Amino acid sequence: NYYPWGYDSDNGPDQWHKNYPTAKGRHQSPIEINNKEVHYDSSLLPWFASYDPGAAKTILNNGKTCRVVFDDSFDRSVLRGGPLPGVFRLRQLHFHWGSSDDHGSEHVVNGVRYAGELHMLHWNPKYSNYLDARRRTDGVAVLAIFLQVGETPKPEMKRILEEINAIKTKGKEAPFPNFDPSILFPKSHDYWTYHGSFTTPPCEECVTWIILREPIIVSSDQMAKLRSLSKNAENEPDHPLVDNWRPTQPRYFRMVSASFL
Ligand SMILES: Clc1ccc(Cc2nnn[n-]2)cc1
Ligand SMILES: [Zn+2]
Repeated sequence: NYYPWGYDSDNGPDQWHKNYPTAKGRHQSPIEINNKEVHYDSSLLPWFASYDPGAAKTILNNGKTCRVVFDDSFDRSVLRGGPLPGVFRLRQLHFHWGSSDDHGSEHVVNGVRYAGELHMLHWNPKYSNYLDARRRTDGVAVLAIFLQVGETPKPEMKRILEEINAIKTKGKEAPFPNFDPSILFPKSHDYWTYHGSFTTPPCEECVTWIILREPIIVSSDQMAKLRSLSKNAENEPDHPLVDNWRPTQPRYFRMVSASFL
């Protein structure tokens, strides 16, 4: 009897491996990033995003996160440089967040959990499509940006959070035209990179992670807005969509490289 994975005690991260054995692999994400284990790599190139605002299509509540999807039918919005072997197409962005401001990110930096984490998911067009790319170790690149609660929130977050009212419950979708997600980038492009996986089932180990060192500032009200989403559909009992983050996984024999000293 099929029981969908989730983040609750009976279907959460500790159970995923029963239906998705890769979840117990040696290259899982997220991980802890600790300065003493990071290796500065002077050969790492800067990364560049060339996003077309016209590629933005819709914003959606899929019951597990708030996701914005983009037209990825050609090299329209791409990420390149950094650790990447070529251009990767932007397919969607989504968030992970907690039930309160003191946790919610997936990656943890020197013991610090942020209130949330924004993921911009890209795939390698050398493969015929996204599903094929997910089966390849160099198939996917996720640019991750930490969300930190502060007094002077980044105004560019407003657009996404204003749309939340239109997608309160699972399955709700709204048009989301003319949006260039690079406006969400922090000043510094400094990053860590390592090889890992999707942080949700099937947890394929196909992700080159590019994690920005500088968080973006959001307000506590904006985080509350994300927490006002529901994981249930409109006509079902209300369950707040919160704590959609996977705990950190063993790093095993993986190197985390830094683009900065
Ligand atoms: Cl929409 C969506 C897609 C993927 C994930 C899980 C994930 N894997 N890598 N980054 N996020 C969560 C929500
Ligand atoms: Zn994610």
